[in-house]
Amino acid sequence: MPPVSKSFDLIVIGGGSGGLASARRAAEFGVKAAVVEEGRWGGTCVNVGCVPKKIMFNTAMHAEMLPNYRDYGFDVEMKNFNWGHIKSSRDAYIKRLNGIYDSNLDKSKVEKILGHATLTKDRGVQVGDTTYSADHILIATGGRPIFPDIPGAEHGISSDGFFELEDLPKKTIVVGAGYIAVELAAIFASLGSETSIFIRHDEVLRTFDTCISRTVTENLEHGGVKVHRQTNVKSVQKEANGKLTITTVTGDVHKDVECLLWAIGRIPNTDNLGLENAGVALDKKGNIQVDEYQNTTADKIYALGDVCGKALLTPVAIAAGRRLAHRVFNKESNLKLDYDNIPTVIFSHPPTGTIGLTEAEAEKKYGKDKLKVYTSNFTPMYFAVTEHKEKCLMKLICVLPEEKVVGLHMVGQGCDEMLQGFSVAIKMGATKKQFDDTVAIHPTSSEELVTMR
Ligand SMILES: Cc1cc2nc3c(=O)[nH]c(=O)nc-3n(C[C@H](O)[C@H](O)[C@H](O)COP(=O)(O)OP(=O)(O)OC[C@H]3O[C@@H](n4cnc5c(N)ncnc54)[C@H](O)[C@@H]3O)c2cc1C
Ligand SMILES: NC(=O)C1=CN([C@@H]2O[C@H](COP(=O)(O)OP(=O)(O)OC[C@H]3O[C@@H](n4cnc5c(N)ncnc54)[C@H](OP(=O)(O)O)[C@@H]3O)[C@@H](O)[C@H]2O)C=CC1
Ligand SMILES: N[C@@H](CCC(=O)N[C@@H](CSSC[C@H](NC(=O)CC[C@H](N)C(=O)O)C(=O)NCC(=O)O)C(=O)NCC(=O)O)C(=O)O
Repeated sequence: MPPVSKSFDLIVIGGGSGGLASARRAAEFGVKAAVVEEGRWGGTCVNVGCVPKKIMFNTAMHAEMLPNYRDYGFDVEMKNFNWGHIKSSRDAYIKRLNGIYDSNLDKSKVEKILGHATLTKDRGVQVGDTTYSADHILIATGGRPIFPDIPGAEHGISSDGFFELEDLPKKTIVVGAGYIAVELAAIFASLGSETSIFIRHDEVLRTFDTCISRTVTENLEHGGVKVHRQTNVKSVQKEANGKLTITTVTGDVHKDVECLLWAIGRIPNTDNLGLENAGVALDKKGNIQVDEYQNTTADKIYALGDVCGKALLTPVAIAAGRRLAHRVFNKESNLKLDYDNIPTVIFSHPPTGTIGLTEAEAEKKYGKDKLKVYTSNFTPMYFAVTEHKEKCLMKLICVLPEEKVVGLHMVGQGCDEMLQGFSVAIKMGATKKQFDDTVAIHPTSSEELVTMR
């Protein structure tokens, strides 16, 4: 190992959501901290995740609302959608954020180290020719998209490539059935690409409550996405004209595809990290193995966020990172993130919000006879005068006898913004009666949640 050039109290590997949040919080406690980043400040969320995705979600929402303007009396004429326009404003916004994150590190007095970090024997962190040392090391290296092992897979793109597209493809196939497949397929279709989604089973989001899987799959179809069920890709061929021919396992051939997007999951960034040098073990799935306090198998080396493979969400990485800083550097020795009841939104069209147990999970845990399930299915008032109608579906799962609310699942306009407040109540252990004791706000969609019978 080259001689140690500089020592810190804390070195964080990875300047994404979890790493930045942890380093900056630690610095607030007077800790001498550094962050090593090999790409752009902000990590997945800021550069190729939540932030640019939300801008594209908003863009698609505008596209979907345009036809309703006439029903509201506005004489608007739809002409063109300019993908290049939104891409360049989006890129500029993200560049601005990269700069803000960079200067936030300076303001917090966190040292910035650019390059690829590897752990050495003797607890060093090597970046290029320089080796640093630290009493505490945090690994927050995130993950990256998976490509399948089939001929021609490299002709497809991942969600990273989605954000590089210079034009809206005329014909798109999205493969996958999770968050990213659902969100990006709906964006493509709303903006006018002829879009198909290939799923291995019959519904998307299979691990969610059945009301969500069913409704989101139906909504994709209503939104113009062609859902190909029980479909697996066998091979991909790039033609002389640059377009793709995709052959499925059952022999179906799809020609003239301009964009094939793989959204079949992500893997943790654990390779070329020198984990073996430091005694940091992986779990059976290849994620970094941590206990409930984010301790790895090596003393004073921690890991959190996507690289641990549990609840791959920005607020989870941030929350775990901040709690870790409080525990290690501010003597809050029992502080840890509670991974139960994490609310999450899928930015489908319309959006989906969910927290807690699915009905199937609740049945398994408590027994069917101990549950009371409430549902509501209505047309939000936004659609009162529009030709296009869209439903909102809500489900509350309660455990008898006091009817504690253990699951809330909803799909519909505004559900993304509705969920956070109700999550507070559920996290506090609220009962259905306490929901009902709260006076409704009328006319809103959220009032349904306190008036269900
Ligand atoms: C398309 C998409 C949309 C998403 N939308 C949402 C959403 O709406 N809401 C939500 O909550 N979550 C969303 N997510 C998930 C969210 O982005 C991640 O959960 C979050 O970014 C994880 O944070 P992290 O700190 O664990 O890792 P990351 O943010 O991935 O940061 C890891 C950083 O480590 C760096 N790195 C890796 N290895 C090294 C090394 N050896 N040396 C130096 N640097 C290294 C990487 O360059 C990267 O910057 C989305 C993800 C994707 C892909
Ligand atoms: N709004 C948000 O908060 C967002 C969060 N994220 C986070 O990022 C994570 C990763 O997202 P994503 O990449 O969508 O991964 P997910 O794990 O959510 O979904 C991938 C899905 O693709 C299907 N799949 C797996 N392998 C194959 C295959 N070989 N061929 C076809 N389909 C396959 C599986 O569904 P099946 O078994 O049914 O086939 C699987 O569930 C998410 O889990 C989420 O935590 C990402 C985007 C948005
Ligand atoms: N909820 C608001 C988000 C507003 C927001 O936080 N915007 C960010 C871009 S999302 S940037 C992506 C993400 N940020 C967040 O998730 C926001 C965190 C929340 N505000 C908190 O402090 O807990 C992240 O990776 N954070 C790591 C970290 O901050 O340490 C921004 O402008 N930041 C510039 C600034 O703050 O000056 C919205 O959706 O409009």
